[in-house]
Amino acid sequence: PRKAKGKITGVNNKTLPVISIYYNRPFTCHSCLVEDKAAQSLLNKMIHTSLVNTTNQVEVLQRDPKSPLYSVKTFEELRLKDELLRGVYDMGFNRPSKIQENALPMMLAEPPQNLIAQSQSGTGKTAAFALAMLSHVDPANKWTQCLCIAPTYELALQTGKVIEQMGKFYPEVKLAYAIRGNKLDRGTKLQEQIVIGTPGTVLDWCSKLKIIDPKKISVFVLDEADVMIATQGHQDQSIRIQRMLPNECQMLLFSATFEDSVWKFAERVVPDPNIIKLKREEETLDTIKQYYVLCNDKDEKFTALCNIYGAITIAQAMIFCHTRRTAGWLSAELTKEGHVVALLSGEMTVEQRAAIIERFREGKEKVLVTTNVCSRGIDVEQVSVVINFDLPIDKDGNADNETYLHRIGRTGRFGKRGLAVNMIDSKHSMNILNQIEEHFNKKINKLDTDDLDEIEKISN
Ligand SMILES: Nc1ncnc2c1ncn2[C@@H]1O[C@H](COP(=O)(O)OP(=O)(O)OP(=O)(O)O)[C@@H](O)[C@H]1O
Repeated sequence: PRKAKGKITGVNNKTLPVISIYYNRPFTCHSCLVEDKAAQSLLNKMIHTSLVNTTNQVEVLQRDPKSPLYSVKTFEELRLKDELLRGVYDMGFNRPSKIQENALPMMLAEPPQNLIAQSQSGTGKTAAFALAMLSHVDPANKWTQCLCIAPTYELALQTGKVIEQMGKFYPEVKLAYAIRGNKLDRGTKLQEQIVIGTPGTVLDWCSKLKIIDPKKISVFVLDEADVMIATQGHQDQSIRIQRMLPNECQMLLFSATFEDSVWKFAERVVPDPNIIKLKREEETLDTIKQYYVLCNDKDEKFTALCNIYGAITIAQAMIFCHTRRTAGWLSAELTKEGHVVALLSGEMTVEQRAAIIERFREGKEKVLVTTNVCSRGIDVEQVSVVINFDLPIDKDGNADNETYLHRIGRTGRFGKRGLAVNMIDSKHSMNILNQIEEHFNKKINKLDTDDLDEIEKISN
């Protein structure tokens, strides 16, 4: 890793250098390596500078179904400490997000309730548990009372920043980072009321080094459970930490996704939980017009692309390539043609990617050329056209339907009609296209890109 500017306050007011987030390896989709999952999650956090707009329904499963369902529409209703309410408003939050409406009353209830919450990135989970921890702390007590674990150093820093921001007007509450590089002597008695860190270091601080007394923890938060379980070691460490906590400690677990493995892990860590799930919006292809273009090679695909651009007005387009090399080549060719192009590619740092996505979102570039893996989490409303310069395939070379839906699903949002064009240059890619048609039970029509009238028609 390379060093970046900036300092964070560590324990006992020592400062820690902030190591920049740097990944040498490219993202590689879902079959991805653990670091890629964490990096993707970090990228999502960095690009979600505001709440994700969601119309999804929240599903609440209460531990005690007889107790009345309590949800809030304002932060005032939560009767937060003034210092915290000021922090919330200072962050620009006017009202609780969907997940916060239900999760916050549960998390702040007396007696404390355990919670498992699942909702996609950017829906306000981090802000919710940050507020819960800050609310539960007794600043007069100079020992650690709330413990939060995150899967990586960078994710821990990111969450810590939210807690620091929210607690800005509550300076009596102090935060320490239990992350690599923050070395403390055995037996040091930590005074910070909140500790955020990675499982290994937190475990050391609780057991070997006796820096935190786990028996005095009243809130335990496990963030990004889906990323956490990707590493067996982290899973075991998390469970070992949880076992040291007192029975009455409130356990909170958050995850963006909820496949079986996450659920099994969650059940081991959180006894008698309330459960909140934000149902995923069903993405459909109904509002998207899909076409394919037959070409012989990549140069012909490029010509077809230029013809489409020449014939229709495109607000913003995303173009997907299979490899970084093709993406690089294509963006250079498009630039030669006078297009203002952004290239999102696997060898960039997470910060660089976040900056490019932000510029694209602001409309500074009209075309974004990217490989698959960089694009998850990007949610740009004004994208009207998606071009699959290469069709998405899985590691076995078959159609990757989920990725296809993800890619083109972003064009037809909010009832607007979107356009998706697939470039076919071989028998194999035709075969992939047929698999996609079959999977979604939807015919994809052929488009003749030499016929400008025909292209104009599809954009109407
Ligand atoms: N009630 C709110 N009103 C306005 N903005 C909010 C609110 N809650 C959170 N946000 C903002 O929305 C963005 C996403 O929130 P947050 O990071 O808490 O979501 P998340 O579900 O934890 O997502 P991720 O898993 O990506 O971290 C942040 O920029 C946060 O500041």
